[in-house]
Amino acid sequence: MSVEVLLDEKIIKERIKQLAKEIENYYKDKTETLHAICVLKGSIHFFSELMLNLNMHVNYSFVHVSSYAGTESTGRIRVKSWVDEPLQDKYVLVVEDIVDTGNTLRYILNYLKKYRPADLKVATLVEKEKYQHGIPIDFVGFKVQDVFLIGYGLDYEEKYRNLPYIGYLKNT
Ligand SMILES: O=P(O)(O)OC[C@H]1O[C@H](OP(=O)(O)OP(=O)(O)O)[C@H](O)[C@@H]1O
Ligand SMILES: Nc1nc2[nH]cnc2c(=O)[nH]1
Repeated sequence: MSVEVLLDEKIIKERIKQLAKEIENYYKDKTETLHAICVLKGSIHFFSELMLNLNMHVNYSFVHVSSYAGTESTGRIRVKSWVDEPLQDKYVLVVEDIVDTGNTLRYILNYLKKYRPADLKVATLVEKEKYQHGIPIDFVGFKVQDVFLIGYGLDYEEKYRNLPYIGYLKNT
């Protein structure tokens, strides 16, 4: 197996800089601190790089949810840890690494809405093109073809998260 690079480190970092500008622009008239929620584990690198590029006050929260076995969604979302601060009337940004079937994001948003935030937005580094999941995603880094991705936080059986680029496995 070899890794075929789809998005290299430079392209990823440039796009994240642009996304940070789009996000700053959206929140520019809001006086409240932004509550950014990192969806672990996959979002770790995207979240970190995005936050380092955001020129505004941000409060960090982390949730840990998982639903994949190998390359397939089990359709069952397992919550391993959840936000523990009040989000009512807050400006909340969910930060995902990838939206694929949309199951994970739908689950997270449904729960977060119950906290009655003032505003609830989503940023994802990658969105798979194939699905019509119907969830509005406010800030999208890249739309990609339907191939199982690894790297930059994305794993295959817990490996490859620490690759500095995004790619896919190829039989050689
Ligand atoms: O749109 P979906 O089909 O639901 O897929 C997206 C989710 O899949 C991955 O999480 P995973 O369950 O692999 O957990 P991990 O982040 O800990 O790797 C990824 O980080 C997203 O949260
Ligand atoms: N690693 C990885 N996790 C995912 N979760 C949903 N889609 C993907 C994918 O393409 N790669």
